[in-house]
Amino acid sequence: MTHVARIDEGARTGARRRVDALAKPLGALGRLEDLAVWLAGVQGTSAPVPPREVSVVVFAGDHGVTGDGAVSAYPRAVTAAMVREFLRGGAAVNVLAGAHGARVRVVDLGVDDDLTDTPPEVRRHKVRRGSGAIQREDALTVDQALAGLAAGRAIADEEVDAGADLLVPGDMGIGNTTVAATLVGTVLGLDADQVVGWGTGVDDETWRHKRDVVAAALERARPYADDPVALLRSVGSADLAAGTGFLLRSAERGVPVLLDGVVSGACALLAERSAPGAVAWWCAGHRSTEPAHRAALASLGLAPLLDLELRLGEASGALTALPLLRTAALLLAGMTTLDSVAPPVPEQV
Ligand SMILES: O=C(O)c1ccc[n+]([C@@H]2O[C@H](COP(=O)([O-])O)[C@@H](O)[C@H]2O)c1
Ligand SMILES: Cc1cc2nc[nH]c2cc1C
Repeated sequence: MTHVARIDEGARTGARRRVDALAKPLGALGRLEDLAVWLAGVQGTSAPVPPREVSVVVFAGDHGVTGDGAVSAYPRAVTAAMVREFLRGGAAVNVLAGAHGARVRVVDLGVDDDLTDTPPEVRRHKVRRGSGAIQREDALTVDQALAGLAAGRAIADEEVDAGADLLVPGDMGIGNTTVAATLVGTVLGLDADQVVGWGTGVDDETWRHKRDVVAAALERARPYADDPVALLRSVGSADLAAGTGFLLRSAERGVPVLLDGVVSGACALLAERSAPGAVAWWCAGHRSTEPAHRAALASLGLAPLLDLELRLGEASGALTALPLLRTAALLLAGMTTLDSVAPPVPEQV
């Protein structure tokens, strides 16, 4: 059972009042105004501060769905190679985190490589190597799905206990857009054509195969549409289970999250289904080119901050949006009020 923390409605009301009183026409800062009010609600103060301790967690795993004919433009071995690169510091997530003052943690939940050359910390939460081929078999056992969820919760706790005031989930895993599309399609009752995208940039023939794979996986998953744990077992993966647990724990601990692309969108959909109201703690950093991401955000009622046609994952969209969140807080804190600079607006006749 997840007990979702309450958003501070008083803080939201106070922030909205302050936003409306600032030295600008009413509503002129557009969605930055809503963002400042959201921050107030999740920080529990009508005077929110820019998030300072931003913790990015990249959940990594491989997917058995890549085994029977390509569903991705890249081979499975890229997952482990990118995990090593995240640790070396040359990936997009490293550059963006460095630019915007965020800490990056990489966690292997299911990479198909023992990664024994990486620090034990990276492998501490490993559930298994790879996952089942979801078009014909379960991705995980129930115990593995539960272990992934528990790992995500534990990781959120570790980050929050270390002082994080904003959590950012990222993902790395060749084939994971096939899994995310299947989860979103199942939960929302959509067909494969409506959720399958181009992922890393597949060609048309690979797209058609990917669509058939998702259609078969959707068939297997339909009976579990209302059961997030069974969904993760049948068509999920350990890394997506961990992403889901991470989001559930954020809502329990009352710590805000800046979501990234289609994988964190799929996890958010599952987490919201298992803990209605949790979505109040999450902000959509961006919308990727994946149709399943669009569908997930629409269903969650989340308007993305950015729509830059990104399709990288690894928290890159969320981190690109991070300065907007800080900007919103700075405007609210730093601007003076209209009544201090101008006489009261005359009554309209
Ligand atoms: O974030 C997204 O929406 C997104 C869209 C397309 C691709 N990706 C990334 O690319 C990988 C999955 O793509 P694919 O084609 O192998 O399923 C995985 O590592 C994701 O992080 C991510
Ligand atoms: C190179 C590469 C980097 C990535 N980062 C996240 N997903 C990725 C997929 C590929 C293929």
